[in-house]
Amino acid sequence: MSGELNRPLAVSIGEPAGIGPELLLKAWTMREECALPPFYVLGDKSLLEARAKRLGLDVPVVASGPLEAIRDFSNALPAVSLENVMSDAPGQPSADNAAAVIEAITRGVEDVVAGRASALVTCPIAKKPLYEAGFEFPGHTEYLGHLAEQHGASAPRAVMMLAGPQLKSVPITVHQSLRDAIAALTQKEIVEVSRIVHREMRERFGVAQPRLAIAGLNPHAGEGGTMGLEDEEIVRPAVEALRAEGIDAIGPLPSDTMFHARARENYDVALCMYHDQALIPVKTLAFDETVNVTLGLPFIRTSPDHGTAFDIAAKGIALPDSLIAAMKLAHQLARNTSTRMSV
Ligand SMILES: NC(=O)c1ccc[n+]([C@@H]2O[C@H](COP(=O)([O-])OP(=O)(O)OC[C@H]3O[C@@H](n4cnc5c(N)ncnc54)[C@H](O)[C@@H]3O)[C@@H](O)[C@H]2O)c1
Ligand SMILES: N[C@H](C(=O)O)[C@H](O)COP(=O)(O)O
Repeated sequence: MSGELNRPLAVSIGEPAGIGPELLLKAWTMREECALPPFYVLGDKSLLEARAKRLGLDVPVVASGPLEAIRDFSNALPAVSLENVMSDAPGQPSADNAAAVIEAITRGVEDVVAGRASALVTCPIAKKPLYEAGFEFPGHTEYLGHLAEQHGASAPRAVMMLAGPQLKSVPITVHQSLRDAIAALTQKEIVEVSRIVHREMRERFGVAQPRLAIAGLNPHAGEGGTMGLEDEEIVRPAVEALRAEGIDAIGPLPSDTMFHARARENYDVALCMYHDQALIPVKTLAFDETVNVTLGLPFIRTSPDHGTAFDIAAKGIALPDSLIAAMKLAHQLARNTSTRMSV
């Protein structure tokens, strides 16, 4: 199925104490100049109204539903209410909001899987208050993998990609301490994630022959085994296995020199061994335009690349650019590919 133009985007409100509500209000005011697809917010209408009032933003919010959102969107910000409540306390995250924060994500996936929405866009969550409330997943990415499985997908593998205008970058290990990430790194992991990235670069991003650049783990990619053995024992065999399958992969590349402009001309996506190796270059190159995309799932999810920014919550200075880029990319990917699961 293609051409998801007759469905809105579902957007989860994220952490209410952060900048998510402000960004949603601002994005709605910019809907025409940015040619945004219609979207609705899974989140509390009164909280959005209270945030608009605090910020002096003239944004009418209307109680809506996925099926009414396209009709409502031109005149007001459509909000689909949650069963759980959230409090309006900018800069003060609380585990008391966790049930509502999680419900928004869960309901968004339900809407996309049922075909009521074309794709899911998530506003940032703060992990710590969710963990305090018993949330068992490190972040959205892992939780979305779990939800896909609950909805019938067979062994889904959620892969994080940060997609910016100059760089696409994927961490093989994600929300782990550096010590745990190194211990978890295997040839199998690198190969499995790379296969998903290769497939989705073709199917979702329309790159006919994706070129993958695989980063080394250690300084100088191990300097021939003198600065750590992982590059020769884990990364290089993974690259060779990928090449044997016909995937255009190079590496292990020294990660200090693979992200400069000329080096980036040689590949379409970088695969990195740990979270910050992947995310530092892409966020540094384009913090305001980069989008977090989840690959490997039978539905599309995007998110801004930044977090909850408690330091500027409700101050009126948060930039909606990355959220807007996330909405546009979700819409584009939904038009390119089927997002409905057969369950
Ligand atoms: N997609 C997500 O859910 C997601 C992504 C990243 C971080 N987080 C979470 O966010 C929380 C805070 O993380 P952090 O402080 O490392 O990163 P952050 O991105 O929230 O903030 C880093 C800096 O960038 C600024 N900033 C962020 N977004 C901005 C925007 N739209 N406009 C202007 N300035 C902006 C902040 O004010 C801060 O100075 C953590 O709990 C983290 O887990 C969530
Ligand atoms: N690792 C992400 C980042 O630093 O930008 C962030 O934690 C969001 O991850 P999820 O999309 O899995 O919540």
